[in-house]
Amino acid sequence: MKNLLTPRAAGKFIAEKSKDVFILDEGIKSVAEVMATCLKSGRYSIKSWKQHDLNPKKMDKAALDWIFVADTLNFSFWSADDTEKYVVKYGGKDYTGYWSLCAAMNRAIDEGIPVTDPQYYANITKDQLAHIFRSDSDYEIPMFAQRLEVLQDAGQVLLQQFNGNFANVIEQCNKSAQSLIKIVVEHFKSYRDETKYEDEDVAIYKRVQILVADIWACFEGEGYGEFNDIETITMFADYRIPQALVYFGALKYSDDLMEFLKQDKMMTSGERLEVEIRGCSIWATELIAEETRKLLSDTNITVNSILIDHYLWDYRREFADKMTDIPFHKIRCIYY
Ligand SMILES: Nc1nc2c(c(CN[C@H]3C=C[C@H](O)[C@@H]3O)cn2[C@@H]2O[C@H](COP(=O)(O)O)[C@@H](O)[C@H]2O)c(=O)[nH]1
Repeated sequence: MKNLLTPRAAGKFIAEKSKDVFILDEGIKSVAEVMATCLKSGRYSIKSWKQHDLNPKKMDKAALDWIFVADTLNFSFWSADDTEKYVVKYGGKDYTGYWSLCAAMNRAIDEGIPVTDPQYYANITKDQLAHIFRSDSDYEIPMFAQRLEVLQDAGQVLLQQFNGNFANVIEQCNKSAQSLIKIVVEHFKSYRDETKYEDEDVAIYKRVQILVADIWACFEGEGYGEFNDIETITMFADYRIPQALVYFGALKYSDDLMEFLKQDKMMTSGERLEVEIRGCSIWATELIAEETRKLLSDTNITVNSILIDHYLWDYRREFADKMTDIPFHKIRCIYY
């Protein structure tokens, strides 16, 4: 078995050697202060996950099945031009980005389409998925073909190896988040978000970690969501959190990198600049979590990278207009 650095160790390793992305202590401290205030006020907690309009509200098997499908497809929603976005109307609202995926899923469920049943999606046809993802704008969901492929594969693996039930995958992990990660990446190849940096094999594991985190948050650390090592989950290295970390001054890009990003050019999966952005985001969030724990050391408030990530992601969504001068790196891949 190759020596694969797990996300936290990978983040530290990349941050130590990074040439174009830098972690700034001042920024780490200021994000930690924001987080400590926010967590102390109770404005943000494990319960925040279910408060999102489109996320499941009940802690039941249907929610678990919904999360597995959502996180299997949870990648690459960005559009090159803000005026060319895939949009799904649901409940009288227009949803874009990640939320457009959730809106399309909920719209299908309301239409009686069993989109979260592996018996259905293991053999879902191109036309059936095209109907589910039909757009309410002039633009289609990005990477449709890849979504069809990863969804069918996930369904077939569940049927063949887990008796058609994701709860059986949870069963096998004995309440260990790290075991669940290993089982998922071993059996569901679309979750194998691994790459190389300075000749080391590094795991970033964005989607498998957000899968664990969404289950933990939805079930509030109980039942299917009970993990005795949840604090070992890192932030989810997508293309939005780096923007927020730069905005808060926790990350800084070199002039060359900033120049590259402002030219709106595509990056390729695995290239050094991409891995430095993702790895430094992981490590910066670990440092923020450590600093936040110090600030809350006289309380018993749960602090982990999941809650920091969710807060930053929601913040970036809410205040996107504040971050328009901070470009996000553009890649088309199935990992984030
Ligand atoms: N790091 C991180 N990345 C996240 C999420 C989520 C959704 N989680 C929500 C559900 C409950 C939580 O409270 C969150 O509100 C999606 N993504 C990623 O973002 C990108 C889409 O962004 P945009 O184009 O703006 O929609 C894409 O790569 C997608 O994979 C997260 O939480 N953390």
